Amino acid sequence: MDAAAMKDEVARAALAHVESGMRLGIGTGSTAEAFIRALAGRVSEGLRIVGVPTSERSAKLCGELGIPLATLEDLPELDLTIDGADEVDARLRLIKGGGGALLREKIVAAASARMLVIADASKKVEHLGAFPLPIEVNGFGVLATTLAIEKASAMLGLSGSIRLRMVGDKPFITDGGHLIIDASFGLIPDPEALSAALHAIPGVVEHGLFLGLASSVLLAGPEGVERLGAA
Ligand SMILES: O=C(CO)[C@H](O)[C@H](O)COP(=O)(O)O
Repeated sequence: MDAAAMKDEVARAALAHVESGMRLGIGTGSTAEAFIRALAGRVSEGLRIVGVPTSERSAKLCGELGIPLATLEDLPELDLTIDGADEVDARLRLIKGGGGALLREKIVAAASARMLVIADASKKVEHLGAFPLPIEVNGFGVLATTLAIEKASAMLGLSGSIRLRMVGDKPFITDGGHLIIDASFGLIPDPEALSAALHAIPGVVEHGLFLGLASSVLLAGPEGVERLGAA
């Protein structure tokens, strides 16, 4: 089974967790987009849900496919968020933000009673950190913030390249108007300590460590869909 087929399979499996009447957080990325397409099929058959998208990109796709949408202002409490991830460990800790939507993804996940993560099995890791950690930062003083990230991570014994995310010759700009720094620390022995250290830096808006947010994970592999965590 190729990667696209695995994304479709896990997206279909996620539909079993969606019930009529739900207020649904809708993630960002290629796996989340496979879910949006599968969800649109159910909506066209009569499933009643309202979605709160985590990015302009997902909002656009949902709109094109006829999925009813609301904002988090309209619906500040959600039943379930379904989103992808760049890495997941056995404790359901995640790295997210490969698509640059981590801030809205985290706000929406935190506003949800449950977060269901969908991914292919290659995203399951023993230790987080092989995927560069995305850190969303304010554009003001980005060099000072980068230095502060270097110092804070060095205190935790972490080092590696810390780069501003670019699109061609221009910085990548998030939906919130911020920048992304991708930090290739390598394996992160204590994600909670790194999270706290990053949150203490004024220029850091948010980071891609999702700790204690995911309630369950569906992973598609050659043998089918495996579930980690509660139903
Ligand atoms: O966090 C994300 C976007 O900010 C995505 O969920 C993550 O990058 C996974 O994407 P994909 O499903 O395309 O592998």
